[in-house]
Amino acid sequence: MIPVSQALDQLFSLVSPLPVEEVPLTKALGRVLARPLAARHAQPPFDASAMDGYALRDADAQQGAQLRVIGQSAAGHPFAGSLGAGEAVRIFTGAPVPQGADRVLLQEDVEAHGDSVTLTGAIPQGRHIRPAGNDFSLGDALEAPRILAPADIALAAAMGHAVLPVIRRPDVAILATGDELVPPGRPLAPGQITASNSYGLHALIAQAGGHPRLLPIADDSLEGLAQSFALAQGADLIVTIGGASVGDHDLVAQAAGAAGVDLAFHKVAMRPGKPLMAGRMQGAAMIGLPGNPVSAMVCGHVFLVPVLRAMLGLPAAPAPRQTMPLAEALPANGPREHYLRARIEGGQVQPLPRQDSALLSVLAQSDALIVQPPGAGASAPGEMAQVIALRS
Ligand SMILES: Nc1nc2c(c(=O)[nH]1)N[C@H]1C(S)=C(S)[C@@H](COP(=O)(O)OP(=O)(O)OC[C@H]3O[C@@H](n4cnc5c(N)ncnc54)[C@H](O)[C@@H]3O)O[C@H]1N2
Ligand code: MOO
Repeated sequence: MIPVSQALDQLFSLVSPLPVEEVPLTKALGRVLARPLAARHAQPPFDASAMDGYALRDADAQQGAQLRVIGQSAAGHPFAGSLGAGEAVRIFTGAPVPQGADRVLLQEDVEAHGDSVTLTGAIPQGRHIRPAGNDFSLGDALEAPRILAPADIALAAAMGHAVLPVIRRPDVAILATGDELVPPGRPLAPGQITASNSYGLHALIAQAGGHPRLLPIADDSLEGLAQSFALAQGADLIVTIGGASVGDHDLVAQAAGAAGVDLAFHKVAMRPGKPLMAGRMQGAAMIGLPGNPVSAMVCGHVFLVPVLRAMLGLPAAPAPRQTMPLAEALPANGPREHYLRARIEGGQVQPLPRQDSALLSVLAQSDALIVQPPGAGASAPGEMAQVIALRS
């Protein structure tokens, strides 16, 4: 058994960032920007009015002054000339401020009559002009790598980019194995159970930016597994579920060996998740997850998501942890790092009473994992614990 941190480091060394592809802005949400984007122009590209009103010179900005209106500037239709003493230009929000003008007065603060205006209101401090480059200048960068959020996409568009360079989504083949497994929705014959892990992991992989695909369930035979591994051809990452332990029907390591796997490790000092294995095969990284549903999902959070992030060019780092006071006592831990299903309530973290790694109902009630280091002594209520958030 190797420690969790060592297993994660070995996993990171099995993968590298995937190539870059270009996607239109409308397909960019949640993708990882591969390199910094430089603004193709300043925003705004010209001094722009922030209000509907009149552009004029500072020297003419006197309460009671009467100015001649010599034209107008609307968004998309700039005033071509230049503004002189005693003159004003009718202007609208977003329109270029004419040459010679220093400020914009709101139309509520003037009285218009024919082609002149009287400045009736008090003259305010604000000029109501957004100078060219107020938002960003030519060449300013949207930094990478980053997961593109709606605000990033708006900024990239404003910077003049119609397509964005993003890292290709990792293609992840999910391979569940077990003679007892049937797909959800099918009636159960004696001894059968519903395959659930594939779907939880499918969701987790998609949420992390991967492109998951479910392979047919493999039976507990070397031939069945060999056929499934063949279907995984072309994947960037192959994730198996179940058959990872030591029983007579736990054949994944053997079948992966027959398919040419170069195993980096098998067995990790963690609870749940001990039978985890990883290596490289068929030009892809391979992670063999334990079959117990909560073990598979915990390993998904602790290993799979960080590995997908590294493949997406994001920093290779463990799942983020925070510290939080325990709502109740914890007994001493054994030699494996313990990931306890828990709830965060009132700024404290509450371990759930049942920790069997087969209980998906408990996992669904959890929003956090408490991480108890190997060999940790008992903890009292209020003591600080390390916590991984499960829901964002
Ligand atoms: N003698 C030992 N027995 C076991 C050990 C051990 O060290 N020595 N380790 C235990 C631990 S820890 C775990 S975790 C399990 C996991 O073993 P496997 O990876 O071989 O998993 P399976 O035996 O195939 O399945 C375990 C359990 O999970 C169910 N399962 C499997 N796949 C799915 C799926 N896709 N969806 C839903 N449920 C699934 C399966 O029916 C079993 O009930 O081994 C312990 N044993
Ligand atoms: O470690 Mo197993 O993963 O107990 O459930």
